[in-house]
Amino acid sequence: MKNNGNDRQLAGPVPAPAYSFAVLTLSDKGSRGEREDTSGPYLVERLTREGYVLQSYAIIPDQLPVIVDALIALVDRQAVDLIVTTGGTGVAPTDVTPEAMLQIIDKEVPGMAEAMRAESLRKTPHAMLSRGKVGIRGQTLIVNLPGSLKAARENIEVVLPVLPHALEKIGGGTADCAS
Ligand SMILES: Nc1ncnc2c1ncn2[C@@H]1O[C@H](COP(=O)(O)OP(=O)(O)OP(=O)(O)O)[C@@H](O)[C@H]1O
Ligand SMILES: Nc1nc2c(c(=O)[nH]1)N[C@H]1C(S)=C(S)[C@@H](COP(=O)(O)O)O[C@H]1N2
Repeated sequence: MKNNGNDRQLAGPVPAPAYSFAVLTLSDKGSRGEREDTSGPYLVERLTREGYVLQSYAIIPDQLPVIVDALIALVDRQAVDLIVTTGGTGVAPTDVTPEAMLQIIDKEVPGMAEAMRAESLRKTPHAMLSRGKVGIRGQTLIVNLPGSLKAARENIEVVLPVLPHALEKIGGGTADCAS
């Protein structure tokens, strides 16, 4: 029988779907075991606390083909809802996260990336050196954050409020933008 919505009123609000997420730390030193990755585990903890369900966490080298392959695998084979990367967004020769994104995303979401930069500029002028992107491949949202723990922590807070609505829309949902 078609649900006319009354059940929903009786049962109370329907819980938000539990979106899956992956954290990918992009760091040469981290992948060689020369520096502890504190940013990746922080993001795992923060997103878990927010209600997202961890699907995978990995540290990989800051190398274009490695990043491209890892992102494609997470989207096309694991169908994760949300990928958060940390590192490799800057202006050093080894920083190639945005270039990897351009190879694999279908759409950019520039507003989310610009919002992170704008808010970060209130904390440090170095924020303008991050070239991080936010994009969509298939039905997966991919968010690039800078590498340091401080930067990862500050940037993720900027996008957390819009993630549920973004993920709902990316998945084909019809949520009202006013809600
Ligand atoms: N995953 C991480 N965990 C903790 N700190 C990090 C991490 N990634 C970067 N940092 C810190 O942020 C600073 C700037 O990041 P950046 O990616 O430029 O580091 P890097 O050491 O040059 O790169 P790589 O780790 O790829 O060798 C680093 O010097 C380091 O202190
Ligand atoms: N909010 C915030 N954004 C930040 C920072 C920060 O400390 N806080 N650090 C910046 C620095 S120092 C750099 S070099 C760029 C790029 O960092 P990445 O190369 O580690 O990705 O992010 C910037 N964004």
